[in-house]
Parts: sequence; C-alpha cells; structure tokens
Amino acid sequence: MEAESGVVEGLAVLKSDGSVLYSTGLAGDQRVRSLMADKAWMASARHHRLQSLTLDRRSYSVLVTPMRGAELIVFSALTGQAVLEFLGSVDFAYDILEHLLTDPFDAMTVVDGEARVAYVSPVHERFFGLSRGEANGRPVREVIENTRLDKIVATGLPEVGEIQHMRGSERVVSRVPIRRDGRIVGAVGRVMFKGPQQVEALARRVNALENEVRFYKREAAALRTRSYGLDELIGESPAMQRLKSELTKIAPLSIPVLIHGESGTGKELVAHALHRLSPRRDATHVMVNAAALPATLVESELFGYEPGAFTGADRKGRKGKFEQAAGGTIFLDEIGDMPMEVQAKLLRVLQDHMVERIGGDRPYQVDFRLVTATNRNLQDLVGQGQFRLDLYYRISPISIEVPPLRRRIDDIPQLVAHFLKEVAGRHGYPVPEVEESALAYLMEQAWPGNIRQLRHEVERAFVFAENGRISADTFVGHSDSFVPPVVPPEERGLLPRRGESLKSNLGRVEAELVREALVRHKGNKKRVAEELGISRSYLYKLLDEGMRL
Ligand SMILES: Nc1ncnc2c1ncn2[C@@H]1O[C@H](COP(=O)(O)OP(=O)(O)OP(=O)(O)O)[C@@H](O)[C@H]1O
Repeated sequence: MEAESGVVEGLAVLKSDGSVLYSTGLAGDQRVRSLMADKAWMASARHHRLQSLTLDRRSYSVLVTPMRGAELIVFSALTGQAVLEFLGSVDFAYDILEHLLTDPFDAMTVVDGEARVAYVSPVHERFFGLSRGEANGRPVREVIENTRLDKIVATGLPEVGEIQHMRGSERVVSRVPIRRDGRIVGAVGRVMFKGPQQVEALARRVNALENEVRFYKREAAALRTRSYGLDELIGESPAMQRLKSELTKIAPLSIPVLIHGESGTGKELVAHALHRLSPRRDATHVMVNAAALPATLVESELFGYEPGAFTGADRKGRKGKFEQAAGGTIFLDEIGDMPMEVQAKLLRVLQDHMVERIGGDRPYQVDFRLVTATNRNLQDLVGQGQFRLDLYYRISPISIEVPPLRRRIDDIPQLVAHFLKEVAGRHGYPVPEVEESALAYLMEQAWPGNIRQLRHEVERAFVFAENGRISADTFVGHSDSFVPPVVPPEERGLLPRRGESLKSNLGRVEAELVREALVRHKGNKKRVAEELGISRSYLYKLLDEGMRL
C-alpha cells in the first residue's frame, strides 16, 4: 500500500561523532543505518538539509536538523512527483523553502480543510501584530480581515491577483485551494508586499485604462447616435458664429455643398453637422476619401457590383457608396485630389442621380445629398486643367468657407478647454489648470496646421503639465512645431481702435509688443527690455501693473 505523503516513517538521533543514539521505524532498517554511517552520504544530507531517498521503490524525504550536540534525522513518505523532482534537482531546496516562508515581500497564510489557520509566515504575523504561532488553530475569519480563504476551501475555486483591503492598504493577493488525491485539504493565501509603489502604479494604470475603455465605449455609443450638430463645433468667435448660422440655413436643403478650408480647420466636422442638421439625419452619412480612390477600384467602390460581376468579387455582390447613402448624405472629402478619370465617372452620377452597378443590366435612381470638401483652390485647378469645370459647377451651387484658426484666435481658450477635458477624460485624470500666460502664448501663434495642430499641442501639454498646471513654458519647452507668428498686425490688435481713448489704445499696443517680445525671447526680460529700448525697471512696472501678458 502507498504511504501517505508527509507521514513520518522513521527518526534517528545521531551523536556528534556520527554514532546512532536512537533510531526508530525506517531509521532502524539496516540499509538506512549503513547510509547514516556513510560519511559522504551524511555530508551530502547535511549540506542539502532536505533531500530525497528511494528505497524499495518508495520515496522519502530526509530532513537533517542540528540539535545541541546531536543531529535529528526525519524520514517522511513522499508521493508527490513534483516535490520529488524538486528535491532531486535542486541542491538548495531547503533554502528555497526557507526563503519562500520568510520572504518579506511575499507573505503566506495556510488554512486547513476547516478553514482554521495552520500557518502564517513571520512577515505576515508581524503585519497583523500577531506573535509567533498565535493564530494557529483559530478560524481564519477571526484572524484576517476580508479573508476569503474559507470560501476557497468551501468552493475549491482559486482567486488570483485580487485586490484585498488590509489594515488600511490595498494588497494584491492570490488564494488557491490545495488538494490531495482530489480532496481539498486546505488553502494557501499569498500577499504580494513587494514594491507597493509598483502595485499602486499598476493599479493606477489599470484604472486609467478602464477609464479609457469607458471613454471609448461612450464615444462609440455617441458615434452611433452622434449628434455632430453645432455643439461639436467649438467656438463662438464672429467667424464661427457666421459659419454656424450659414450651416443652419443650408442644412435643410438638398442642394450640393462644397466646403472649402485649410487643412485641419474642421471641414469633416462641418460636413457631419450639415448631415445631422438636415432632414436626412436618420439615414446614413457615408464618407469617401476621394483622393484615395484608385481609378481601378472607383467604380466598384462608388457604384457597387452584382453577384459574380468579376473574378475575386464578393459572391453576394456589394452596394456602392452612393447606394449606401440612399436617403442620406455622401461626403466626398479631398475632392480636389480626385483623378480626372474618376471625375468623369462622378459627373455622370451627379447629372441624373442614376447609379449602375458593375455587371448590372440597368441603372437606378438613388436619392442622396452630396457634400464635398477640399483644401485646394478648385478654380485654380480648373484653370490648370486638373479639375473639370462642369464638375466644379455641379458640386458647388453652395460653398462654405471654414475659417483658419488664425482668423478666430478668440476661440482658442474654449478649444483648449475642450481638448483638455477630452484628453484628461480619456486617461482618467483631472483636467489641468491653464494659466493666462499659456493662452496668451497660444493666441500668438500662426497655427498653419489649424485646429488639428492645436489639438496635438494641447495633448502634448497635458502630458508635460507640472503639478496639474499648464503654463506658456509647458508649450515653449516641449514643442518644436511652432512657427514664428505671422499674424498680421490688424488681427493682433496692434492697430488703433476708433472710439477707444488714446491712453487705452497706447496701453493695448504696448502690451501687445511686450507680449510678443516675451514670447520671442522665451520670457527673458533682460532681452525684452533691450529689444524694446526700455529699462528693465519699466518692464517690471508694466508687468506688476497686471498688463495682460
Ligand atoms: N470647431 C471645432 N471644434 C472642435 N474640434 C474641432 C473643430 N474643428 C476641428 N476640430 C478638430 O480638429 C481636427 C481636425 O478636423 P477635421 O479632420 O475636421 O479637419 P479637416 O479640415 O477635415 O482637415 P483635412 O483637410 O486635413 O482633412 C479633428 O480632430 C476635429 O475634431
């Protein structure tokens, strides 16, 4: 019959000269006695302290423990293959077990099958203010707050990497049931004390990721029912107000609209707003990047194809973009970059709204509203023979100009607040505070990349914000994408304003010039004073007087 693992099968006490003082059980076996008399075997056993021994095809662990003036040798039955291998392969198996039990960063609690404490590692005892062995034999629920080891024993289900609140701090714990011959004999709980900062950092990261997932889920939900109305178009500057009022008037009509504006000004948002404000808002808004359409694919993309129209085609056939936009809006972005052959094909559809699938036998009517956008000057392209005049007329009965950011710098504070809120929300951080100096600095820039560039700069500043504050330095120090301001003087408020007193006009111009110089010299007041030909004390006086810089 197989012995039960761990059961003591023999004991021996050796005197310091190696002679046997007492032996019982397996230790009395003649073969074992001769092993104990063998100096080399005993030296190895002493060295390992814990090692395996096979006798009559049964395995035992041999533990050698020094006593005063003698040695105790304990022989226990060993059935676990993994433990045998471990003892057989590792010279310092004993030291590993010792380490596991005393590791100050990885504490352990063992409970028996009744969820009573069998063992608490020393570091854990200290953590709970227990004296050595004090908890042994007590129900674990009485000893450790929020423990779930009793549940593990009851259910046999492990819980790995859970957060447990203990004595005022959060710890990462793992709890696993221990089985023998399929029966649950207890459970082990382990607590990671290692680098609480690392664990906290990990927890923060997980938290931030969860927030991010939540944000994207909200975004995705919002995208499905996206209002993309005027609310998404941030800005109340006169230029934006004009644009919004135009959109409200144009949106309800089914007439084609051409949106013109520099890159990054928000043309796509404007196109969405047109759709959402129109009676077509519940049908699809289909977006097509006209520049990316190769002439070879354009027909199948735009007009679709019938089943089996060509080799490699989807067996069921496919709807083209115009068909997908039926009842809704089709938005052709970058129309100025559309190849000439594609322009010809597009023109045919726009003439009568008739679409014919590849492989189809008759064209049919599709109801769509056409919105196009470009950052190029189409009239120039027509002049150069790169854009068809007839197509230009078709797409531009109404054209809207989206103003560049430099013509609406008063929108910058609102845009900055909007982007910061968005990026902070995405990462689960509080929204940083923006100092006046930062806004003033941003309002000085030329913004060739328009709102897209502003958005990137704000996201970058969010990363470099110090103590939750964003100052002009945050941008100056961390960005190389700013170009010197080219904003004309009349747009910077350098020109006199009628109806304003001489003093106030002079004050404003003075403030503008100082502000510009401060930005140019990255806040170096000595250079600013030199350049403007004023004393440093006068510069400080201006700054002290609270000039809006
Ligand atoms: N008024 C606005 N309010 C809030 N965000 C805006 C606004 N205008 C533009 N944006 C943002 O700026 C970025 C660029 O906008 P969009 O892609 O619409 O520009 P675009 O004019 O279509 O650029 P391109 O010509 O390069 O395609 C987007 O992230 C958009 O959300």
